[in-house]
Amino acid sequence: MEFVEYADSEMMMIDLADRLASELRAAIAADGRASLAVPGGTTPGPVFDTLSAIKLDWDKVHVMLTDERWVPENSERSNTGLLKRRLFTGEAAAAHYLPLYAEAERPEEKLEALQQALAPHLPLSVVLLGMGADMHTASIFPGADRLDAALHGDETLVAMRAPGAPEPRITLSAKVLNDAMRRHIVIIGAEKRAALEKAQGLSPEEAPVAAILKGATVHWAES
Ligand SMILES: O=C1O[C@H](COP(=O)(O)O)[C@@H](O)[C@H](O)[C@H]1O
Repeated sequence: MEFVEYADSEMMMIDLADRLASELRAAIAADGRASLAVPGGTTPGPVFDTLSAIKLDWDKVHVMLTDERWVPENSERSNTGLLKRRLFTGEAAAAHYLPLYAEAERPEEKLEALQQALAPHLPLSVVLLGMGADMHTASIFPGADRLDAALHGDETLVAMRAPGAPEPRITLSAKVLNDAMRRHIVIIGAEKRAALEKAQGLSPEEAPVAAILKGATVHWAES
Protein backbone atom coordinates (compact mmCIF):
# COMPACT_ATOMS: atom_id res chain seq x y z
CA MET A 1 0.00 0.00 0.00
CA GLU A 2 1.20 3.51 -0.83
CA PHE A 3 0.07 6.33 1.48
CA VAL A 4 -0.03 9.87 0.05
CA GLU A 5 -0.59 12.72 2.49
CA TYR A 6 -1.80 16.13 1.23
CA ALA A 7 -1.70 19.60 2.80
CA ASP A 8 -5.50 19.89 2.43
CA SER A 9 -8.42 18.09 0.82
CA GLU A 10 -8.83 20.70 -1.92
CA MET A 11 -5.32 19.99 -3.22
CA MET A 12 -5.90 16.27 -2.77
CA MET A 13 -9.06 16.25 -4.89
CA ILE A 14 -7.38 18.19 -7.72
CA ASP A 15 -4.32 15.95 -7.71
CA LEU A 16 -6.42 12.80 -7.48
CA ALA A 17 -8.68 13.85 -10.37
CA ASP A 18 -5.58 14.50 -12.53
CA ARG A 19 -4.20 11.11 -11.63
CA LEU A 20 -7.45 9.29 -12.44
CA ALA A 21 -7.66 11.14 -15.77
CA SER A 22 -4.05 10.15 -16.69
CA GLU A 23 -4.76 6.52 -15.84
CA LEU A 24 -7.94 6.56 -17.95
CA ARG A 25 -6.02 8.10 -20.86
CA ALA A 26 -3.35 5.39 -20.55
CA ALA A 27 -6.01 2.65 -20.54
CA ILE A 28 -7.68 4.16 -23.62
CA ALA A 29 -4.30 4.39 -25.38
CA ALA A 30 -3.62 0.71 -24.60
CA ASP A 31 -7.08 -0.83 -25.15
CA GLY A 32 -9.15 1.73 -27.01
CA ARG A 33 -11.48 1.97 -23.99
CA ALA A 34 -11.48 2.22 -20.20
CA SER A 35 -13.70 1.37 -17.24
CA LEU A 36 -13.88 3.34 -14.01
CA ALA A 37 -15.61 2.52 -10.71
CA VAL A 38 -16.20 5.30 -8.18
CA PRO A 39 -17.65 5.49 -4.67
CA GLY A 40 -20.66 7.34 -3.34
CA GLY A 41 -21.09 8.81 0.14
CA THR A 42 -19.96 12.19 1.40
CA THR A 43 -16.29 12.22 0.34
CA PRO A 44 -15.96 12.07 -3.49
CA GLY A 45 -18.16 15.03 -4.64
CA PRO A 46 -15.20 17.44 -5.05
CA VAL A 47 -13.11 14.93 -7.02
CA PHE A 48 -16.11 14.43 -9.35
CA ASP A 49 -16.40 18.21 -9.83
CA THR A 50 -12.77 18.41 -10.99
CA LEU A 51 -12.76 15.19 -12.99
CA SER A 52 -15.94 16.11 -14.87
CA ALA A 53 -14.21 19.18 -16.34
CA ILE A 54 -11.09 17.34 -17.57
CA LYS A 55 -10.81 16.71 -21.29
CA LEU A 56 -10.31 13.10 -22.29
CA ASP A 57 -12.11 10.67 -24.59
CA TRP A 58 -15.01 10.24 -22.18
CA ASP A 59 -17.08 8.51 -24.88
CA LYS A 60 -14.61 5.61 -24.55
CA VAL A 61 -15.10 5.37 -20.77
CA HIS A 62 -17.69 3.22 -18.97
CA VAL A 63 -18.37 4.36 -15.41
CA MET A 64 -19.98 2.40 -12.59
CA LEU A 65 -20.32 2.82 -8.85
CA THR A 66 -18.32 0.66 -6.43
CA ASP A 67 -21.59 0.13 -4.57
CA GLU A 68 -25.13 1.38 -4.31
CA ARG A 69 -27.72 1.84 -1.59
CA TRP A 70 -30.95 0.17 -2.70
CA VAL A 71 -32.99 3.37 -2.87
CA PRO A 72 -34.51 5.19 -5.86
CA GLU A 73 -32.32 7.69 -7.66
CA ASN A 74 -34.29 10.66 -6.32
CA SER A 75 -33.46 9.68 -2.71
CA GLU A 76 -30.81 11.87 -1.11
CA ARG A 77 -29.05 8.62 -0.12
CA SER A 78 -28.68 7.48 -3.74
CA ASN A 79 -25.07 7.24 -4.90
CA THR A 80 -26.37 7.27 -8.49
CA GLY A 81 -27.97 10.66 -7.83
CA LEU A 82 -24.63 12.01 -6.61
CA LEU A 83 -22.84 10.72 -9.69
CA LYS A 84 -25.36 12.25 -12.06
CA ARG A 85 -25.22 15.64 -10.32
CA ARG A 86 -21.45 15.88 -9.83
CA LEU A 87 -19.68 13.66 -12.43
CA PHE A 88 -21.85 13.35 -15.53
CA THR A 89 -21.74 17.05 -16.32
CA GLY A 90 -19.33 19.00 -18.54
CA GLU A 91 -16.79 16.86 -20.41
CA ALA A 92 -17.68 13.67 -18.52
CA ALA A 93 -21.30 13.84 -19.69
CA ALA A 94 -20.08 11.84 -22.72
CA ALA A 95 -19.15 8.82 -20.54
CA HIS A 96 -21.33 5.69 -20.53
CA TYR A 97 -23.03 4.80 -17.26
CA LEU A 98 -23.44 1.23 -16.01
CA PRO A 99 -26.05 1.33 -13.22
CA LEU A 100 -25.96 -0.72 -10.01
CA TYR A 101 -29.64 0.03 -9.31
CA ALA A 102 -32.86 -0.87 -11.08
CA GLU A 103 -36.39 -0.45 -9.80
CA ALA A 104 -37.29 -3.43 -7.62
CA GLU A 105 -38.02 -3.95 -3.97
CA ARG A 106 -35.01 -6.19 -3.35
CA PRO A 107 -31.56 -6.01 -5.01
CA GLU A 108 -31.53 -9.80 -5.47
CA GLU A 109 -34.29 -9.44 -8.11
CA LYS A 110 -31.98 -7.43 -10.39
CA LEU A 111 -28.58 -8.81 -9.47
CA GLU A 112 -28.12 -11.13 -12.45
CA ALA A 113 -29.12 -8.52 -15.05
CA LEU A 114 -26.89 -5.84 -13.51
CA GLN A 115 -24.01 -8.28 -13.30
CA GLN A 116 -24.34 -9.26 -16.96
CA ALA A 117 -24.17 -5.62 -18.04
CA LEU A 118 -20.89 -5.13 -16.14
CA ALA A 119 -19.17 -8.27 -17.42
CA PRO A 120 -17.84 -6.87 -20.76
CA HIS A 121 -16.17 -4.00 -18.86
CA LEU A 122 -14.10 -6.09 -16.44
CA PRO A 123 -11.37 -6.07 -15.31
CA LEU A 124 -11.75 -2.44 -14.31
CA SER A 125 -9.10 -0.04 -15.58
CA VAL A 126 -9.31 2.22 -12.55
CA VAL A 127 -11.17 2.05 -9.25
CA LEU A 128 -11.59 4.79 -6.66
CA LEU A 129 -12.91 3.70 -3.27
CA GLY A 130 -14.03 5.42 -0.11
CA MET A 131 -13.88 4.05 3.42
CA GLY A 132 -16.14 4.51 6.44
CA ALA A 133 -14.81 5.02 9.96
CA ASP A 134 -16.12 1.49 10.67
CA MET A 135 -13.55 0.24 8.09
CA HIS A 136 -16.13 -0.72 5.45
CA THR A 137 -15.26 -0.04 1.85
CA ALA A 138 -17.65 -0.03 -1.11
CA SER A 139 -20.65 -1.66 0.69
CA ILE A 140 -18.56 -4.44 2.23
CA PHE A 141 -19.46 -3.91 5.88
CA PRO A 142 -18.21 -5.74 8.99
CA GLY A 143 -21.04 -8.00 10.20
CA ALA A 144 -22.89 -8.02 6.82
CA ASP A 145 -25.01 -11.08 6.06
CA ARG A 146 -23.07 -11.95 2.87
CA LEU A 147 -19.66 -10.76 3.99
CA ASP A 148 -17.98 -14.05 3.13
CA ALA A 149 -19.28 -13.94 -0.48
CA ALA A 150 -18.21 -10.30 -0.87
CA LEU A 151 -14.72 -10.94 0.52
CA HIS A 152 -13.94 -14.40 -0.82
CA GLY A 153 -16.46 -15.28 -3.54
CA ASP A 154 -16.16 -15.20 -7.33
CA GLU A 155 -19.33 -13.19 -7.95
CA THR A 156 -19.07 -9.73 -9.50
CA LEU A 157 -21.84 -8.20 -7.43
CA VAL A 158 -23.11 -9.10 -3.97
CA ALA A 159 -26.38 -7.92 -2.45
CA MET A 160 -26.38 -7.65 1.32
CA ARG A 161 -27.73 -6.20 4.51
CA ALA A 162 -25.51 -4.93 7.29
CA PRO A 163 -26.00 -3.62 10.82
CA GLY A 164 -24.27 -0.32 9.88
CA ALA A 165 -26.35 0.29 6.73
CA PRO A 166 -29.91 1.61 6.88
CA GLU A 167 -30.94 0.04 3.53
CA PRO A 168 -29.99 -3.06 1.49
CA ARG A 169 -26.79 -2.66 -0.47
CA ILE A 170 -25.29 -3.92 -3.68
CA THR A 171 -21.51 -3.94 -3.99
CA LEU A 172 -18.67 -4.94 -6.27
CA SER A 173 -16.90 -7.88 -4.65
CA ALA A 174 -13.34 -7.75 -3.29
CA LYS A 175 -12.31 -9.92 -6.24
CA VAL A 176 -13.49 -7.35 -8.80
CA LEU A 177 -11.91 -4.51 -6.82
CA ASN A 178 -8.60 -6.35 -6.51
CA ASP A 179 -8.57 -7.29 -10.19
CA ALA A 180 -8.61 -3.59 -11.21
CA MET A 181 -5.47 -2.33 -12.94
CA ARG A 182 -5.27 0.72 -10.64
CA ARG A 183 -6.83 1.08 -7.19
CA HIS A 184 -7.14 4.28 -5.14
CA ILE A 185 -8.76 4.98 -1.78
CA VAL A 186 -9.68 8.53 -0.75
CA ILE A 187 -10.20 9.45 2.90
CA ILE A 188 -10.35 12.66 4.94
CA GLY A 189 -9.77 13.26 8.65
CA ALA A 190 -7.89 11.91 11.65
CA GLU A 191 -10.63 9.39 12.54
CA LYS A 192 -10.42 7.65 9.16
CA ARG A 193 -6.62 7.67 9.20
CA ALA A 194 -6.67 5.96 12.60
CA ALA A 195 -9.25 3.46 11.27
CA LEU A 196 -7.05 2.70 8.25
CA GLU A 197 -4.03 2.11 10.50
CA LYS A 198 -6.09 -0.16 12.76
CA ALA A 199 -7.42 -2.09 9.75
CA GLN A 200 -3.90 -3.10 8.74
CA GLY A 201 -3.66 -5.24 11.88
CA LEU A 202 -7.11 -6.84 11.52
CA SER A 203 -8.67 -9.54 9.37
CA PRO A 204 -10.87 -8.54 6.38
CA GLU A 205 -13.85 -9.92 8.31
CA GLU A 206 -13.18 -7.39 11.08
CA ALA A 207 -12.02 -4.61 8.74
CA PRO A 208 -13.20 -5.19 5.13
CA VAL A 209 -10.93 -2.45 3.75
CA ALA A 210 -7.97 -4.68 4.69
CA ALA A 211 -8.99 -6.98 1.82
CA ILE A 212 -8.18 -4.39 -0.84
CA LEU A 213 -5.17 -2.51 0.57
CA LYS A 214 -2.40 -4.50 -1.10
CA GLY A 215 -1.27 -2.56 -4.18
CA ALA A 216 -3.65 0.33 -3.47
CA THR A 217 -2.76 4.02 -3.18
CA VAL A 218 -4.41 5.74 -0.23
CA HIS A 219 -4.94 9.51 -0.55
CA TRP A 220 -5.40 11.33 2.76
CA ALA A 221 -5.82 14.88 3.98
CA GLU A 222 -6.62 15.95 7.52
CA SER A 223 -9.37 18.39 6.48
O1 LIG B 1 -22.11 4.09 2.31
C1 LIG B 1 -21.08 4.35 1.74
O2 LIG B 1 -19.99 4.68 2.48
C2 LIG B 1 -18.66 4.74 1.97
C3 LIG B 1 -17.94 5.82 2.76
O3 LIG B 1 -18.71 7.02 2.67
P1 LIG B 1 -18.26 8.40 3.29
O4 LIG B 1 -19.55 9.19 3.37
O5 LIG B 1 -17.70 8.13 4.66
O6 LIG B 1 -17.26 9.01 2.36
C4 LIG B 1 -18.64 5.03 0.47
O7 LIG B 1 -17.33 4.86 -0.02
C5 LIG B 1 -19.63 4.12 -0.23
O8 LIG B 1 -19.55 4.28 -1.63
C6 LIG B 1 -21.00 4.46 0.28
O9 LIG B 1 -22.03 3.73 -0.36
